[in-house]
Amino acid sequence: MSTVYGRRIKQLSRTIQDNLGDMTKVTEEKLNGLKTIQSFAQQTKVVHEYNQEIKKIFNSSMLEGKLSGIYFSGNGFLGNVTMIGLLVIGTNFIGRGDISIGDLSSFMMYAVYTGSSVFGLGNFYTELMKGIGAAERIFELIELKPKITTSLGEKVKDLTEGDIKFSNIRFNYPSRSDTPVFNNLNLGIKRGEHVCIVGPSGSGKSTISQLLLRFYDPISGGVTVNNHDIKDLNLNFYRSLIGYVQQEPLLFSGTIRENITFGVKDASDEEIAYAAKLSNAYDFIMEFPDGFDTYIGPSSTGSAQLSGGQKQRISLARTLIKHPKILVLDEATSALDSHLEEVVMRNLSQLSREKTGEITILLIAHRLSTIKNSERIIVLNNHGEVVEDGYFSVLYSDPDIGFVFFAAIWGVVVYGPVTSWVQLSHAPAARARALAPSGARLVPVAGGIRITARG
Ligand SMILES: Nc1ncnc2c1ncn2[C@@H]1O[C@H](COP(=O)(O)OP(=O)(O)OP(=O)(O)O)[C@@H](O)[C@H]1O
Repeated sequence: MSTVYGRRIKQLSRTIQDNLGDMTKVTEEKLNGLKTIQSFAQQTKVVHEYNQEIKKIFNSSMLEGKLSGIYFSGNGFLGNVTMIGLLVIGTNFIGRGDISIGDLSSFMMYAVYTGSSVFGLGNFYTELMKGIGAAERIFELIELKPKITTSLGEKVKDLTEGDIKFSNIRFNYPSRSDTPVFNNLNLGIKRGEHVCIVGPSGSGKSTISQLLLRFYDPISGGVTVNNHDIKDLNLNFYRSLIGYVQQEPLLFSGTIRENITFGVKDASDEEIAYAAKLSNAYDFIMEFPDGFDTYIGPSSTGSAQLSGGQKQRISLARTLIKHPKILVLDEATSALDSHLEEVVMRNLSQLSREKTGEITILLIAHRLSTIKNSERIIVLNNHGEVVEDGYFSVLYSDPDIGFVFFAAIWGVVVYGPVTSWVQLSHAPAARARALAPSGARLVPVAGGIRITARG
């Protein structure tokens, strides 16, 4: 009986911990999305969802309370009934002259002590089971071994003195094992190249950067840098050589200076200013009365006191100050207007020229203004296959390839409320179809194919 009760209490304690975890998750998510919730006027729905989570905790705690109540009151009742029984039997014995009053009194004293100790043990058992239930989850988490370890492996000195290669990559995300992103991706990026990857949304552009940073391992095939398989490298060391900027920059609460120097120790004012100028952030920072010491709120709650484009530029400066050997920008300037973006892209091209062979730049982009400053363009299609790969000037001027190239660019550029069409002359229909985004209409016309899409 006690074992069954103990098992149930342990189970409930675990459920309460799980429910608490769910509630924390919901709270964090909803607080972070406060503005979105308000903009959709969905506060009532969200409060209801939150209440549901609270109710789950309430119900399991209530059940635990009831079980404990039944167990303890049952124990207490049994103890008292036993004492009364003993008194009745003892009084009978005294009446018959079998024992004295002193004998009964001392027996009762021993019985009370023993009974309360056993009762105390039951209490201890209950608390122990509750503790085990709650701790089980924690031990499970502690025992989890990451598939990718960051501190083991080689620290290869000449790592960035060679090319980057993606060889025969087959990959799907762990949560979508039936949806492959790449079936056989082969891609080489030469040391010091300035490459741009374009392609329709969902074609796997960002996944290439995730694989390069080894956030995931491919199912088969491998990524090598200067012929070193990145699986053999010390990840912390390897990642310290890479500068990675995402579309959604995460700034930390603190000053602009603290944010820019996040990844470096002892950066001088000149270095900070240089990085800010490269990312075209210097001018707007200097317009603030406190300059680099301007405080910005936490961006995790969406309240950083900066615009999206300003956040992106600070995030870029934070990466550039590290002097990365490989710079990966995943739509990192998408929030800038085309003029500001053009300046940033020109600065990066100049940096690439000044540091010939010392910095490899990999851009992921949608806009022509970002793309045209790159030397080499790689175009992916919807199936994660490389369908065009060449130098911008060649792709741009070749009537055959240029045409398909434009189709690809068009496919990824036309997103917004624009109704657009591109007329392709000399483009083989199969290639145009491979590159056109889903939902587009391909209409054969004299001299080529016309692609139309409604925004
Ligand atoms: N964390 C993830 N878990 C599961 N699937 C994912 C994950 N991230 C991306 N995917 C899927 O992988 C595919 C490729 O995504 P990826 O982000 O690389 O595309 P993309 O070309 O960068 O798209 P976009 O231009 O819209 O940013 C998509 O089908 C996407 O749904």
